[in-house]
Amino acid sequence: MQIIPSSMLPERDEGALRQFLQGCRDAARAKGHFQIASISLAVKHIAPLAVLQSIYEPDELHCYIERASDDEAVAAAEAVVQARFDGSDRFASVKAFAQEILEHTIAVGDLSEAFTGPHFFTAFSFDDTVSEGAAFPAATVFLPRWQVSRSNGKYGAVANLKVEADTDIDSLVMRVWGAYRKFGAFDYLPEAALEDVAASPKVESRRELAPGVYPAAVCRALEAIEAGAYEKIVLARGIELEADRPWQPLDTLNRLRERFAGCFTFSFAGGEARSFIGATPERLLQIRNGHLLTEAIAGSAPRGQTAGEDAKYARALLESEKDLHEHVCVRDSILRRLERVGVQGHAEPHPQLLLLANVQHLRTRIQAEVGESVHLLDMLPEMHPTPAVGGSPREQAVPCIAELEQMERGLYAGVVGWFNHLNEGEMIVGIRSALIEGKLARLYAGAGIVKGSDPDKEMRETEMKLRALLDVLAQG
Ligand SMILES: C=C(O[C@H]1C=CC=C(C(=O)O)[C@@H]1O)C(=O)O
Repeated sequence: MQIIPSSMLPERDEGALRQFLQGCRDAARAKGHFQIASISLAVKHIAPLAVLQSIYEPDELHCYIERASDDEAVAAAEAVVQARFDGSDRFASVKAFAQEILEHTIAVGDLSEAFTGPHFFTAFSFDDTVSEGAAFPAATVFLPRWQVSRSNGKYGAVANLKVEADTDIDSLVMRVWGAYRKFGAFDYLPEAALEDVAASPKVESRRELAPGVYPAAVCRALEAIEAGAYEKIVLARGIELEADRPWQPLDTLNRLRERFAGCFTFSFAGGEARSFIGATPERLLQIRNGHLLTEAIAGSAPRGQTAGEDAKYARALLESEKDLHEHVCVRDSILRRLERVGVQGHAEPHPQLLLLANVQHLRTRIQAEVGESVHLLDMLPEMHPTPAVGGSPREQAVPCIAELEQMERGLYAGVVGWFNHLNEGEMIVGIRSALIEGKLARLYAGAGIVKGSDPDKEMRETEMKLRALLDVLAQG
């Protein structure tokens, strides 16, 4: 990627912008290949979710990720370039696609801040391959036409444009100018939107995606564990809700980020009027400045109604042999898999409590230094799926999941995130999530099964996890 220092494009200098885009067109002509012009600008204030909501188009791709407690949010939409892949080399294919695009990218702006320069947004289903007609492919990646972000009190906007040998530079300048004006003073609530406030959807029906399957699947898994087939397996169930009118996924996200400020609230849309949304507590991988963060989250208990009840559940969780075993299994697997890609992870000595609005978990944070030596996308096939959503040993447990659950997971327990040219990125695990399509919402939740698990308790645990979305979806 070629980087043009910010002084070459002083803010809001139309002449410099035209010159920059003409340079991109010259490069497209000389190389016989389109160029991506990536323009990064600091803006005074921008609210990524509100921007996404006001310019949302159902047939456009988008990705939104926010963790309110970190004061960080990014929204990106409308693909300039995109690709879909299937099969076990899908992570490598996404990496190759992005590298090829970066070879033809010219970036301008002050690229020292977070979320500047071109960022690729991506979603991977739980399984390497998906069935025909699945809601999302096994891998989707796109470079957005626009991206807005908030990070530690700073706000930014990025425009990515495709410049071809015959591109009309004047109309491109007008477009970028229009976008600058729009993002510089964003009109969040135009009159039309105010008139358009619809009543919130009401649930008309609820059905289990695989009726009667879950408790029996847990029993079968316990038998397999007893027989030594594997040590741990995560089994999920799904429910489908039909509403009296189309769901409003972006309104739901607003409520999710309020209720689960410590979680990653996210939405990924593939451009086919469907979105995959949720508020996940689980980070699969973050790399910033060569520093890697990941975590083991496994072992769950309810939240209490009073401080005393809450503490009682917390202590029982911290002392539960079954939950500690489930947890250690995840932690050790992550450490082993990092080692396989040459990364030495350092885990906190003891699991800590992670308190969410509806449930509490055991969490162990893991850190490592990676430098530039290993590409984030080369780590994903090792890291995904961790035994927090798959099982252990992976090779024995994961192939049994689909047959036991009798449903397709799709993006549930898959990976959603972004990465950039600096080998930085954030990948989160798509749990506590729902697939939204018109009036239908499919919600998923799973629980780790180890020796000593009780089918009724696991059923209650999944119900408790489903509540995260159930409670906010239809709330007006
Ligand atoms: C698979 C899910 O949760 C995982 C993450 C945290 C704790 C879990 C547990 O205690 O079972 C699960 O492994 C889900 O919420 O769908």
